[in-house]
Amino acid sequence: MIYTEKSKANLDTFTSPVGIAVDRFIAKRQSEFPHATGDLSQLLRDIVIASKIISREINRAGLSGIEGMTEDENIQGEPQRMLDVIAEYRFKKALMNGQQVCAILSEESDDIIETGNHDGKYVVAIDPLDGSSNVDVNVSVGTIFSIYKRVSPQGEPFTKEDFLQPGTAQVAAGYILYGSSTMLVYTTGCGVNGFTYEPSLGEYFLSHPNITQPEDGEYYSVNERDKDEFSRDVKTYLYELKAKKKGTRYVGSLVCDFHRNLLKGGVYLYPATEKYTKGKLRLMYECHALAFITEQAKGRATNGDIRIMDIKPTEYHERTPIIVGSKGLVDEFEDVQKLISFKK
Ligand SMILES: O=P(O)(O)OC[C@H]1O[C@](O)(COP(=O)(O)O)[C@@H](O)[C@@H]1O
Ligand SMILES: [Mg+2]
Ligand SMILES: [Mg+2]
Repeated sequence: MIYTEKSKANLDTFTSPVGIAVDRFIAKRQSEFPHATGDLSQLLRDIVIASKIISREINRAGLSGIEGMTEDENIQGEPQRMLDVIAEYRFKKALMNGQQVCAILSEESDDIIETGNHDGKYVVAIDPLDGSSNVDVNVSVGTIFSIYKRVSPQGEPFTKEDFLQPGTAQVAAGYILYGSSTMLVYTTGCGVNGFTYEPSLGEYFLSHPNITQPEDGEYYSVNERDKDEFSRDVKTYLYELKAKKKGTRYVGSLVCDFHRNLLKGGVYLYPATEKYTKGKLRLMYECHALAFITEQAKGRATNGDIRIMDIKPTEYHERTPIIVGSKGLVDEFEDVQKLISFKK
């Protein structure tokens, strides 16, 4: 067991020492809930298994020729990359074999994927490969997932209502970052923990216990390509951030930008633009999950009007504007809005 100064100091604040394997961590957390059945734990393990395979595929993508495009487009009209399809296939297989999930909503499939497990208690919404435009250039990419308890009776086919639930109904959410190291970060509503993958041992170990997002940060992440199209609120807010000498960091992989801001402080924005009148990012398999994580880490997430977690979707692949990150920086956006509406 590796005890750093930090973990020695915080020994009494968290129940699991740095370095505990993710399987043990999941089991320990489950044991803290006397009525837990183990189904959610098993589902989390299924996601962990698939992510290990994808991490290997991504690491050697340049050698195995699985970089590059397919001839297909997804429902968003975006060209599908080989790795988008492979990542979806791996998660689908793992969740089907795991038998905890009755249906899957994926960015890469127009319709809901039925797993055939009618007894499955959960549904999963997943962005199998986030930031896929960065795969070919060896920049970090990710996977984002949200887990909901179904509202329809077990034993029967899933219903639309099983998916169209507000973010507050999530039982767990997380992401995997395939970067200089592969990391899993997730929450089940009791704080946020990060695990680093050790490929030679084939295991994730707790490396970032009880993540808390700093109240403020030095960076903001936004694609300024469309800045002339942003609303007055957003333009004024960006002007304020620049005036305060905040720097920009924009990788173009949401998981990557989000992760940096989660650990170091900062804010990520994808506002509405002329092309994306409702923002580009998808509510159910990008924004709900990251909003749950950021709130559990004391950050905030809004669509500019309401809390992302309170939005109840009406469509599977619906988009939303998003401003997510350090509490102080999101509060500042709302202060700008109040000022503008006051001046009107
Ligand atoms: O190129 P843009 O318009 O800035 O968009 C980049 C954003 O789009 C995304 O790539 C969308 O996600 P996918 O790659 O999963 O489609 C985000 O990861 C990223 O933050
Ligand atoms: Mg994405
Ligand atoms: Mg994607």
